[in-house]
Amino acid sequence: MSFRLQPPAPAPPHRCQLFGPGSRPALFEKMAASAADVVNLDLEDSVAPGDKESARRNIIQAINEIDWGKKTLSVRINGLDTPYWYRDVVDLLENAGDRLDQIMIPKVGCAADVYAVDALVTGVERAKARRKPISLEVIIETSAGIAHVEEIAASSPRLQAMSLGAADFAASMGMQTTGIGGTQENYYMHREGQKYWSDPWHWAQAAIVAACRTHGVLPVDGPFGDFSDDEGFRAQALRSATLGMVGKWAIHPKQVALANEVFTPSDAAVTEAREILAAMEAAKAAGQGAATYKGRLIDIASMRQAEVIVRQAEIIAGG
Ligand SMILES: C[C@@H](C(=O)SCCNC(=O)CCNC(=O)[C@H](O)C(C)(C)COP(=O)(O)OP(=O)(O)OC[C@H]1O[C@@H](n2cnc3c(N)ncnc32)[C@H](O)[C@@H]1OP(=O)(O)O)[C@H](O)C(=O)O
Ligand SMILES: [Mg+2]
Repeated sequence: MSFRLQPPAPAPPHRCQLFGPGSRPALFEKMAASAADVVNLDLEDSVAPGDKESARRNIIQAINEIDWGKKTLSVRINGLDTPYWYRDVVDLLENAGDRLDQIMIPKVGCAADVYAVDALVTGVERAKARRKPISLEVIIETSAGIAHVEEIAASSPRLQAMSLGAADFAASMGMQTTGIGGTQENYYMHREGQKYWSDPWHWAQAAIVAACRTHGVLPVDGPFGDFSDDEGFRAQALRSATLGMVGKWAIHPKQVALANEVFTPSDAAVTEAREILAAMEAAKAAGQGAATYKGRLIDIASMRQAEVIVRQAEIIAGG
């Protein structure tokens, strides 16, 4: 272990972030009643330019009037390259009550982007004497974002989560696809007449997980566009969970249960993790740092792995 310890990530459950356009207020009550841990009301790309102001008003009213239960309530503002973003922040913080938890910044390209929003948030919070500090989440969805992913993860103590936005990421990278996440037809290896599909999102996800885990931020997998493809969603989510991500977006309500299922450790996984911890406690009491569990090696590192799963289960049970 480095002398410089990695800070733990924040603890609220974060298995699923359900998105809905700010211009469709009829969806808000349904989002509040869903089983998603996080709700993202959108002012950015799902809202047409002519609807930006009314969407802002819809969202402020909904934050103040709807019972959001225990959900983390987040609003995605417009990008810093637009004329909308500063008014998004100011209007939200001046008019929405303390129920608002988080602001999501899209298309973050460098730490200074987060600094700018942090400074504006801090100014309005002080001016309005807001009691609850707003946290931030960012989307990595540009070539600049992934190139500067570590400085972004380290950019602000307000930063709580970081997502991969597959669609804008693909566009920014010049990738030949219109798919939003999942298997891409042309991304395969070829051997002896067979195609073996690979995962073009893997390296970006791994970079996000490493940056997030270094700086105590939650790594989250973004959207899977084909909401008719449950197995495709599940496979993508399982890969993300295996890599260390804590949750995934849902862009349709039918994806919520899928995400919750994948990012909740199964009873069998939790039981095995507890058995590994117990077996290692017994080994340590006998003066050994390594032991055998179900015919395989376990050692002190296995305890750390098992603790990850037990901790995830505890966070979800406590949420
Ligand atoms: C890709 C980049 C992104 O920005 S992704 C995030 C932004 N996008 C969104 O927020 C879109 C969210 N989803 C929707 O707007 C809709 O779900 C839809 C347009 C995809 C489909 O809507 P539709 O009404 O046609 O869907 P139905 O199947 O008819 O709905 C069934 C039922 O569910 C209710 N519903 C629909 N959507 C939602 C929702 N988001 N939340 C809650 N409930 C919802 C709907 O009203 C129906 O209800 P019922 O009538 O049965 O009562 C990213 O940045 C990147 O770059 O990658
Ligand atoms: Mg996007």
